[in-house]
Amino acid sequence: MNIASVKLVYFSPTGTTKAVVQGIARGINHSTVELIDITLPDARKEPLKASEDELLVVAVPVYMGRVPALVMEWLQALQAHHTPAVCVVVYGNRVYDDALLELTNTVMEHGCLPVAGAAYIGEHSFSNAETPTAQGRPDEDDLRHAEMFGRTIREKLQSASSASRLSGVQVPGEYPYRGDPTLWTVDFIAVSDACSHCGVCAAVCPVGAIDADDCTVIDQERCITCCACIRKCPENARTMKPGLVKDASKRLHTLYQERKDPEYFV
Ligand SMILES: Cc1cc2nc3c(=O)[nH]c(=O)nc-3n(C[C@H](O)[C@H](O)[C@H](O)COP(=O)(O)O)c2cc1C
Repeated sequence: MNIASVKLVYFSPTGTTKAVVQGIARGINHSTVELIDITLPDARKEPLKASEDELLVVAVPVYMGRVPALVMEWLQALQAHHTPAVCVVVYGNRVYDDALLELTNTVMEHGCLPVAGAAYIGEHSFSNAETPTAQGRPDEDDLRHAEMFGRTIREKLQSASSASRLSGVQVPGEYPYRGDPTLWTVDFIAVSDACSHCGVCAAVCPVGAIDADDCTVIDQERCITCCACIRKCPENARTMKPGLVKDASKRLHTLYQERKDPEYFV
C-alpha cells in the first residue's frame, strides 16, 4: 500500500526512546516523515489526528511496567481512521510487563490498526555513574536492530494492497494489566552550589514541575521522577538524595546487569 507520510510520535525525557525512534525511521526510509515530540507540556496540548494513508509510530518509555499515565491521558484524544500503527516501548533492562499491550490496545481503541510492535532497551532513567543500569543503551547493535525493524515495517506495508489487507499484530502482555502505574511522590533531587541557575532543568521538565526562577523548588506532586533534569543539567549540579529513588537505582544496578535484547512483533 502507498503511505503518504509517516508520523513518529515519542515521549522521551532522557532521550533513549527518541534515539530508538530515529533508528526505526532510518529503516522505514520514507520521504515524508514528521517527528512529533510530545515530551514537553506544550506539545501535548494538541491532539493527534491520523488518516488511513499515513503510518503512525508511537514510542514511549516503560514506567512501572506500564505506559506513562500522562501519555495515556494524551492518547485519549487521538483521532485515527484505520491508520496503520506501530507501537514501541523502551525499558530500562528490567521488564516491560504489559506496556506494549497497553499501548497497542489504546491506539486500536482510537482508530488505529496495529501492524507491528517492539520493545527496546534504554539506559535506565535512574542509572548514574555509581550505579549504572543498561548504560549506553540503545547502543550500536540496538540501533542496527531498530533500522532492521523499520525495514521490516516498510516491507509489510508494501506487501499489502490497502490498509484493510494488512494483518494485525499480536504482542505479549496480560489484560487486566499488571502493576500499578502510580508514580512515587518523593523529594529526591539535591541541587549543589554548582547550579548556575541557567534554567535548563525547568525547560526540559516534561511536567513543568521545576520553578524557572528558583530551580531548587520542585513541585513533588507533579514530578514524574523521569530524571531529565538530572541528566540534562550542564553543570551536573543535580543528583539523587539518599532515599527511595537512589535505593531503587542501586537495586536495579545489582539485579538487572544481564543484557536483555530488543524484541519485535509483526
Ligand atoms: C518512573 C519510572 C519508572 C520506570 N519503570 C520501569 C520499569 O518498570 N521497567 C524498566 O525496565 N524500566 C523502567 N524505567 C526505565 C525507563 O523505562 C527507561 O530508562 C527508558 O529508557 C527511559 O526512556 P527515555 O530515555 O526516553 O526517557 C522507569 C523509569 C522511570 C522514570
